[in-house]
Amino acid sequence: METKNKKHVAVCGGGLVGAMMACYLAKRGYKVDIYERRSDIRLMEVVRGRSINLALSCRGREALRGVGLEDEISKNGIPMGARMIHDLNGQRRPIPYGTKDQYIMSIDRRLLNEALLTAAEKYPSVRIFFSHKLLSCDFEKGEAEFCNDKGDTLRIQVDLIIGADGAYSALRRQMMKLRLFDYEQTYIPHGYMELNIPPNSNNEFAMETNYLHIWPRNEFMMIALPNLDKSFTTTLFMPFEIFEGIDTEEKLMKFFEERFPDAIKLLGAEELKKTFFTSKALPMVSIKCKPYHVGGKSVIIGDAAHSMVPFYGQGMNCGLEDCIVLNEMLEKYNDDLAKALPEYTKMRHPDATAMCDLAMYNYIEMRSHVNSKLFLLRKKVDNILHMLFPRTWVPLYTMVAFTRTRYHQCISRREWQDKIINQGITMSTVGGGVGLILGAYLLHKSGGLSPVYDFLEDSVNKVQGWLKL
Ligand SMILES: Cc1cc2nc3c(=O)[nH]c(=O)nc-3n(C[C@H](O)[C@H](O)[C@H](O)COP(=O)(O)OP(=O)(O)OC[C@H]3O[C@@H](n4cnc5c(N)ncnc54)[C@H](O)[C@@H]3O)c2cc1C
Ligand SMILES: Cc1cnn(-c2ccc(OCc3ccccc3)c(C(=O)O)c2)c1-c1ccc(Cl)c(F)c1
Repeated sequence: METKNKKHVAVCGGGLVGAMMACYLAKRGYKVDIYERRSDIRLMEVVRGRSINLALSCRGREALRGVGLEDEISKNGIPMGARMIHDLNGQRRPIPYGTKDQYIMSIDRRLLNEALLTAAEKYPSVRIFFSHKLLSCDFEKGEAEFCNDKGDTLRIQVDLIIGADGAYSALRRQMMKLRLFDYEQTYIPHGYMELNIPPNSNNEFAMETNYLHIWPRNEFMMIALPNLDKSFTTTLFMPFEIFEGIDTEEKLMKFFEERFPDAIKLLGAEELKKTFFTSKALPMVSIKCKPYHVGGKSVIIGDAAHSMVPFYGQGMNCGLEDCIVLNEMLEKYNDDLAKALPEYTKMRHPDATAMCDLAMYNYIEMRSHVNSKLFLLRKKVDNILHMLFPRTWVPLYTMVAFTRTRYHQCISRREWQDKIINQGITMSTVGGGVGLILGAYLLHKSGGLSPVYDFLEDSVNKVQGWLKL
């Protein structure tokens, strides 16, 4: 593609979204210079960072497809066709995501980032400047200033400055100086820590492979995603104050024996102790801002524009989908940035903020209401209703992870579904008054809630059996 009449773009940030956007722009014939603060991760022994693996779903896969990378990335991904719910007594229950072609993929973050950088670099019009950190920019002049690892500064002038520099974006900080720029951020009281479930003594996966393993314990949650080396990257989410309160090995073991007894053997007690006391629980922040653009001169994408808590596994998928949408706007307005960028904000802001809200909603929902029994029940009811009314009842997670339904439309459908459920519950409450009295009787007789759940779950299982779910 000729680059003579095309734009010269600086992409700040060579992470997942910046490298992906560089591919889309190079495909359009743009001259693209990526400025990445870190050194080339492809040359590094160890890459420190956030999650080691990530769940890739439909939106991210479609972005990869758009630059011809889906097959290459998918062949190194591990499909997860169901959640595997671990309950307190160590029982594991699978709940399929849907049909056999509805699966999310566990992808190695470093592998994905390296593949995207290498793909971008293959375009003759792309250059990557590693160890170059964005310091400031002048939106009017289209100028940006970087410093390299020797402390030298570099000033450039381009047609477009794209900020793909993550949740703590320097480019967004520059935008925050401008009038009419809205910004909000929320740190949640939970932190996360990554643990590791190694292969078993036969060098096989220690748990069922093609599953997203979830230990829902209300305010404590843990998940595990499989890796190609037959380990599972396991993420423990819990309040910082609980992390800080576990300051001895005895307290750590007591905590796991009470909350995640089946995980002790999988993690290995000694390895668990070693990792727990040599790692730091990391923060999670939700960031929303508007607009994403400055005139026809600059735009922010990915976590720089919308950072979300990771309780829906959509942050990267959303950022990669940003690249599809921005590319569509450039196509629609024939690369007229003064038109394409404002339209990008108009199109993308409602969806990205909806996903931030949904991720936060899910965090609050799971933290307060969701233990393994309720997780199972809700997902089974979802699957039964979808089986019965496939076109009207699409589980929210299905819409988010397995379709490109605009995120804000997923939310409006959820509200409609909640209304239906609540009306259903209201109606059945009239008839179900008897059920309540029966439930209270069961409670009284058994002294516990579980018979009611078991009764509910048995009924749901029976319906599932009839529907061959
Ligand atoms: C625990 C956890 C689990 C997650 N799990 C999932 C998941 O399962 N699925 C999912 O879709 N998402 C997940 N996410 C979210 C996902 O990690 C992010 O949404 C994604 O990494 C955003 O990509 P990005 O390129 O916008 O930002 P980043 O990945 O943060 O990349 C930003 C890049 O910019 C560079 N940079 C920063 N500042 C500068 C500067 N001043 N100048 C130049 N370069 C700079 C950085 O070095 C980095 O390379 C998870 C996040 C966390 C924390
Ligand atoms: C990494 C990743 C990829 N997808 N998901 C995910 C998220 C939410 C889900 O359900 C919402 C819900 C469950 C139960 C009740 C209400 C809503 C489901 C599901 O349905 O399987 C899967 C995660 C994830 C990330 C962090 C935690 Cl803590 C977690 F549990 C899972």
